This record gives sequence, structure tokens and C-alpha cells, in this order.
Amino acid sequence: MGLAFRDISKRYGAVVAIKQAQMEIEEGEVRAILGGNGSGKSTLAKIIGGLISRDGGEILFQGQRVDFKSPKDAKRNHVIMTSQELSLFGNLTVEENICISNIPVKGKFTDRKRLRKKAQDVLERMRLDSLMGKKVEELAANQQYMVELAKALVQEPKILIIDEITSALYREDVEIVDDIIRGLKKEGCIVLFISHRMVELYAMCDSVTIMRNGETLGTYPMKEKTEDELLSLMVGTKIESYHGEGRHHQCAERDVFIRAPRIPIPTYGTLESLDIGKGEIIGVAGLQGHGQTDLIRALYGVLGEIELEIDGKVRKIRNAKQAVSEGFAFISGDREKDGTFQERSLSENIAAVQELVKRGKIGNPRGILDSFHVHYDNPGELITSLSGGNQQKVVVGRWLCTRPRLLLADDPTKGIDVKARTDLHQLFAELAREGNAVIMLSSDDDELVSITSMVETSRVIVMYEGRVSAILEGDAINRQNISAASMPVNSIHDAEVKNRKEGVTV
Ligand SMILES: Nc1ncnc2c1ncn2[C@@H]1O[C@H](COP(=O)(O)OP(=O)(O)OP(=O)(O)O)[C@@H](O)[C@H]1O
Repeated sequence: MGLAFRDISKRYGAVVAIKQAQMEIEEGEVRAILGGNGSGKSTLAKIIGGLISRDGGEILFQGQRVDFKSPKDAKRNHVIMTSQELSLFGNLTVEENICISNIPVKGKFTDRKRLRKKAQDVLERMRLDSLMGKKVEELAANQQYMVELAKALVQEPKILIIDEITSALYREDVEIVDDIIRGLKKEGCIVLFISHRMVELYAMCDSVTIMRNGETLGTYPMKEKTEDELLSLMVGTKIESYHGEGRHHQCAERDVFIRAPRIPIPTYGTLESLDIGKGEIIGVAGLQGHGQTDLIRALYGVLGEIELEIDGKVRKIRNAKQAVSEGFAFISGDREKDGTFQERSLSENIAAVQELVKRGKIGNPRGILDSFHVHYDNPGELITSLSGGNQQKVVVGRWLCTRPRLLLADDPTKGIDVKARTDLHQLFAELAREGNAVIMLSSDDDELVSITSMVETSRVIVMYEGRVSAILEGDAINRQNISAASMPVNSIHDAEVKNRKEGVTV
């Protein structure tokens, strides 16, 4: 037996985070841990990684009882944890960060040559050698998460815990992680993989342990359970199908709500003309860094003045305040940077939006927290005491209840569990059905395919190098077409893809 947890328990004050958790994992096994937000996955991962102590139970590794007192202690035993909370230093280079746990030295000084070699080997393995020499603060968020993983690999893990880092990654990064995990498996490494993305779990994991309310409910071979079965086990009630309706509507004509004649996309130039329909959901796809985030932010007025025709009237939006006064809302998946005041309570985080939005009250905090099924103790507690997914529900919920006329969402469901994500999709679709519009970027193409099937008017626009490489509608909205249009050098294999590249009017 490789790794075993027996009767692990952990409390945070009155909150029972882990209750008598049990698990056994073989060497070379990749084990998914699947559970709703706040079900105890990260707590369990942190216990094995030495980040927090347990209150009871025991951990056995290769037949020996282990009790890691700190991450350093765990690392000495090649037990490495990577998580959404990055452990990188922005002012250091990628290679310095990768080797920081064990810097090669020559006498009293850093052996720069060996340091570079060590980092280069792992970066090459991850097809990331272009990052050599760069400071971590210069990197995009997804690249930073890949460096965090590289830092784990260089420590030759025997147990590697990957806690949700793939939610910050794009498709091409996830493919690399998949290859890396296959390699580790061959070496006998145990991988604990936490993710809310079912596609990844099926692609990478051998088996899955389900967690609910801090308990481990059972372990199953991945292949033996369908997604709906796993989700039913996770939430405790039978779920028939958590996907969208499946079929996309072909919209004959859209009732234009907002016309954007020119949208500035920094570093790339200007995107020509975007019309947004009433009741429309527009998904924004593409490989990371091709202008998708800028498109969303530009419409919110935070990348400089933008002229928009809203309900036929010309408006100049110069900043977020003006955007909000037009009924726009912006939700970011990067909640630490753009979404939450980390040192503030749940109530204060909700009130922050209330102060911005002048159109009526947004309701009392408890009502909002309950209606979005946030797991919390009391509204006065710090937002950081919630699990990652529950924090994100607060970020989304406080805006949704303002009923924005245009919801601009930049990967809004990052870290949110499968069931809650489906619920949010329903809420976005309801908002659109009321005649509002939603523009949503997602790093998960399946999510865009699913959400755009939920309303009558929808499109997916795919971006490449700051331009629109394809506009997909109706049946043309599928994963293959999004993929093909994300790298338009490959032929786009569906004739229904309407427009490509230069001078596109969306
Ligand atoms: N530092 C803390 N202080 C108080 N409560 C905490 C703390 N960390 C976690 N908890 C609570 O412990 C429970 C389990 O949280 P945990 O982060 O393990 O959940 P999770 O399954 O990883 O969730 P997610 O999918 O949202 O990341 C939650 O109720 C959470 O609010």
C-alpha cells in the first residue's frame, strides 16, 4: 500500500472540516478527490502536505506512520503540494523560484550554472523553456501556475498533490499537465488530483474518492461511473443530467442592445464592431492571451474610454463607475486580485458592490449568501475563512442580485463545484432571458458550449491574436470548432463557421 488515511478529522472552531476520512491509494495511482465547495478536499490535502495539523487519525506512507509537521518536513519526504495559493516570489526569476527549496551551491555561493540546468531540465519537460530568465511577476497567471508545478516536479515527488491549479490553466497547459502526470505514474508517484473539471478527471485519474460535508463517502474506478452518477454521489440526490440542454438554437435575427463600433485590444490593436443582442449569451473562447480578457475589460471601460451605442443612444464609458451606472457588472475569476477584499468580512465584501450600484438595494448579506448556497458560519467572518469555491460564489452572487443589464464575466466559475456551476449557468441564462446580455469568457470550452445552449440567442466568438477568428452559432458551437478556430492555421472543419480573421463584424 502506498498511502493510507485512517479516521482523519479536523475542526476550525465550530466548523467540522474533516470527519473520520478514510482513503487508500496505491503507488502509481492517480486519485481524483471530488466534492462540492467546502466539502473538505483542500483541508485533507493540506494535512498530508504538512500545511496544517490534524486533530485525529493517522496517515501511513509505504507502511510507515507519518506525521509531517510542516511543508518543509513533507518535502524532505518528497510529499509536495501545489495549490491555488501560489508559493512564488514575483521579483525572482522562474529558475530561482523553481529551485528555491534546494538551491545548488558552490562553496558559499549559489551555483548559477547548476541552478539553470536543473530548472531548464524541468521546464523542457513541460515545454516551457521560453520562460527561462523571466521574472515571475512578468508572467500571466496560467504561466505562474505552471511554474508552481515545475517547482514541485524538481523536488522529485513521491506524492504530488495538485489542488485546483488546473482551474487557472488553459487547454494547452492542461495537455502538458496530463503528459507530466502520465510520466509520474510510470515512476510510481502517487498523485492526488483535485479539480472541478470532469473532463480532466476522466482524462487523468484512475480512481475517484467522493467527499461530502467532510466525509469520504466512497472510492470508485473512474471508468465505472458516469458524470451524472458521480455528481449524484457528490450532492447526495439523484441528478439526471447536469449538462445544458445540448442543442443550440439558430438565431434568425437579434434585437441589438449594445453596439460597440471599436473595441481597443491592447498590444493587438482594435477589434472592429461588436453587436450584443438583448437576451444574448456570448461565449468568448481562445487560447490564453489572445485578447479575450481585454475584450471583456474594454467593454467595462477600464482599458480607456470606449464609445458604445446602448439602446440606440451613444454613450462614452470612461471607467468602471460609469459602466456600473449603465447597468454593467464585471465578475472576475481572479478573486484575490479583482474580486475580494481579503482582510474584510463577507458582509463588507457584499456591501462593496452595494455602494457601487446606485439602482436600489441589493438585499441583506445573509439572504444573498443563502440564496447562492454559500457554506458560511456568519456574515461577519473573514471572506478568507471560506473555501475557494465559496468565496467565488460570494463574488458572483453579490453582482447577480443587482440584475445587471450587461454581465461581463471573466472566467467567473473558476473553482466553483460542478453542481454550483450548473446552478450559476441557470442564473446567467435567467438573467439573459429577462432581456439582459451576458458576455462570458471561459478557459473551459465545454462550459461555453453548455451555457450557450441554454438560451435562444447565443454565439461563441473565438479570438486569435487580438482578432476574432470565428463566430460560431447554432450547431457550429462545439468543442472541435472552438479548438480549430483557436489555432486558425489548422483548417476550421465546419462550414458553418461564419467569419474569419481580418475585418470581421461580429
Ligand atoms: N482557515 C479556516 N478557518 C475557518 N474555516 C475554514 C478554514 N479553512 C477551511 N475552512 C472550512 O473548512 C471547510 C472545508 O474547506 P475546504 O477548503 O477544505 O473545502 P474544499 O472542498 O477544498 O472546497 P473548494 O472546492 O471550494 O476549494 C469549509 O467549511 C471551510 O469554510
